Amino acid sequence: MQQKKDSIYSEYREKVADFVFDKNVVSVFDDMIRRSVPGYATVVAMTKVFAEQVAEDGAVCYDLGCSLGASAIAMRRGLEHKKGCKIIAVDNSEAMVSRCRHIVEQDPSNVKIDVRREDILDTKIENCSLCAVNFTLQFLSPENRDEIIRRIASNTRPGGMLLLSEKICYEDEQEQNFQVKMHHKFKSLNGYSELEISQKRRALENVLVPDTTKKHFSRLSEAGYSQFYLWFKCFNFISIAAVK
Ligand SMILES: Nc1ncnc2c1ncn2[C@@H]1O[C@H](C[S@+](CC[C@H]([NH3+])C(=O)[O-])CC(=O)[O-])[C@@H](O)[C@H]1O
Ligand SMILES: O=C(O)C(=O)Cc1ccccc1
Repeated sequence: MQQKKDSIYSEYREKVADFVFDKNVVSVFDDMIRRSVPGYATVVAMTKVFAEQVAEDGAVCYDLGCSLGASAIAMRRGLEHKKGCKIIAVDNSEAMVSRCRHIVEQDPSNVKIDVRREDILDTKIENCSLCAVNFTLQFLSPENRDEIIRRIASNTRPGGMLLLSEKICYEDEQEQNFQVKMHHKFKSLNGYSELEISQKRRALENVLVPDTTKKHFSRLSEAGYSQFYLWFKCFNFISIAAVK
């Protein structure tokens, strides 16, 4: 995938603007997310396992906030032996979607991936077997988070699944400080300087506002999921598998 190294926040900035998924971010995105999100590669790779487990012939699956299509491509691997499945991959960043389409085309497979540029709030979800929302809900407003989870749940087949991966926060201040400190150490050992870490933190301040795990569970319960399991956790990042 991407080879270019992320050095977006390496130079001192007088003012740090809000984080956006523009052309500059897209050009380094794969490197950025791997060096910034502990467990990212594992979470993405496991999408294949969930897809193999829940999808039947003709399944319709979704990757909402697909970025460069990493989760959709992993999902595709899990659908390879089933007949007539398709994946709808959605992102609202034009730069992401155009690069994503190119990457998907370079990955030959009999499983169709339809890459759409739209807001996930406008995506029509129908007859869903598996929906991946990997590190994307965190960028929506609280009301929109409730709305999209409700919409996914009510259009998911019985036995269908939502894979929800997120950066989280903790109610307990001591634990919050500990987990954030470990996340920063992870980034620093992955080659980010203190300046890069602090400038990106400022850029994300008003853009990525994490919920607690408890909040995610209550939202999933209210939306109608009968089971939800924390299947992955590393510092302040989690992934939940929710079954309808
Ligand atoms: N309202 C929205 N509608 C559509 N897209 C959106 C919206 N808000 C944000 N995005 C998109 O959500 C993606 C979040 S990245 C997902 C990684 C991917 N899932 C992966 O498995 O590699 C995670 C991160 O960067 O931390 C970006 O591409 C945004 O353009
Ligand atoms: O870098 C961070 O601190 C994050 O929370 C993860 C991230 C990764 C890629 C884009 C935005 C946020």
